[in-house]
Amino acid sequence: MSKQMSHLDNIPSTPGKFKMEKSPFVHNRLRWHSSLAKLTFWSFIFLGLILIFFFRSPSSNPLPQDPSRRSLRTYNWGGPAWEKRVRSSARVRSRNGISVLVTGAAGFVGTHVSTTLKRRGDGVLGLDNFNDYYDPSLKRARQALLERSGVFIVEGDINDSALLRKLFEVVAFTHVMHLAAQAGVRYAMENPISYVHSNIAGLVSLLEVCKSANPQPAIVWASSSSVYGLNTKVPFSERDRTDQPASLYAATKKAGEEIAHTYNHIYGLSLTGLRFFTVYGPWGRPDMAYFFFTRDILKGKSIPIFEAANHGTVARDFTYIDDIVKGCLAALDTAEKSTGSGGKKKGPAQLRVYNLGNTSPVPVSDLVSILERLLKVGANRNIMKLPRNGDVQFTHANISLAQRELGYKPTTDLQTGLKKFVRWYLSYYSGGEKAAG
Ligand SMILES: O=C(O)[C@H]1O[C@H](OP(=O)(O)OP(=O)(O)OC[C@H]2O[C@@H](n3ccc(=O)[nH]c3=O)[C@H](O)[C@@H]2O)[C@H](O)[C@@H](O)[C@H]1O
Repeated sequence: MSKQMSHLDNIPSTPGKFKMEKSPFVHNRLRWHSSLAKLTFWSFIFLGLILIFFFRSPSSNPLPQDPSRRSLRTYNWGGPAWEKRVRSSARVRSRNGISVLVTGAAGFVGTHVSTTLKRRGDGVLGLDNFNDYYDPSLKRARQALLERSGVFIVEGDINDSALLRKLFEVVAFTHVMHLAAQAGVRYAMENPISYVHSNIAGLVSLLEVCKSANPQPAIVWASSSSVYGLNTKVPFSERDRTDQPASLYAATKKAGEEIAHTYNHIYGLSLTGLRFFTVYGPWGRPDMAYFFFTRDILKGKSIPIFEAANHGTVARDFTYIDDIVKGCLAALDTAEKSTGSGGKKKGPAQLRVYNLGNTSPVPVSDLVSILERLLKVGANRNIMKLPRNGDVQFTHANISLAQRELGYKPTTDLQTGLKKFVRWYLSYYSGGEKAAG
């Protein structure tokens, strides 16, 4: 028996029990009771610590079924200092300004939209899970850029409802610019679940919180030109059929449009979907062709250029980021208020979908020629048959609806836009150490 044990055993719990200690049986019982009391005491302490941990720092459990690409991460958020940063970032600094929650703020479009909103005096709070679909250091660099312009990015997942609810508790957002998504057409065959997780479950999680918020925000979100799928009628108009998606990515974006209809119908949420057409520009996504073509041309690596059957041209309606940003801001500015409150619809609300394209498709081989001229390096072209992995042969936006209702008017052609991209690319990667993806 240890010294400590005998000492503890001799301490009476109540004065009345002390006398009975002489019987060995009673002595043993007392020891047993004492051990039990200690065990109970420490169990309570342990349980208490667990509870404190959970209540003080709520965290998400992102991507439980998606360990192949992303690490299972938890995000710490909450606390007075954190709330202060959230409030300050979302504070409106101009007359008639809006307060916007931008999801996917460390993404390509998210970064550009956030800085532009902030510059004109709107309140902007970012949300991003910094996943590693592509080089997270690029996302961190965008985050640093945003911080310099006064935009705080909360680290967290759109599937974390507790976090979303907390954000709406701290700030009465007037608008949500929902850009967080699993992008990329071809990657959907590698990691299909990540598309369902972000583009469907994540969207529903966000809309659930928005519908219960009081006031409900108006939501503008990123759909995709890929919803036109196998549609052959050009240019693509919002009235054309979108029930033949060619990739799971497209199918999840199309599902998003239907989900938007539901939340508009049941809860009176004001919802605007923007069908982006192959957006490119500085701070872009390294998984996109113009970006990795640039990298590989500079490295002297061969680049796969897809062509359709019978040497058919593959073309895209490449749209420059600044034009897209103007479209996003116009959508926010023309969005009507949601009509519901606290989860109840009070009347019909706005539901819109717009094409945001450039309206001048360019063959992928021409894109490569422009890059060759700008980089002053010849490309090592590897012409390949368009793989059956979700790519469509061409895209071409009819933008008359966006023109009419949003005043949307793209002004940057591919040559001019790529020039700006290449200038950014060379300066960003000039250190060499950051060689993309
Ligand atoms: O508008 C959209 O909604 C989508 O736009 C973008 O998809 P895409 O238009 O497919 O862009 P991107 O991959 O850059 O391929 C460009 C072209 O290069 C061709 N391409 C591609 C790869 C390759 O190795 N070779 C090739 O020729 C390829 O066949 C294509 O013709 C976004 O990634 C997507 O997230 C979504 O937002």
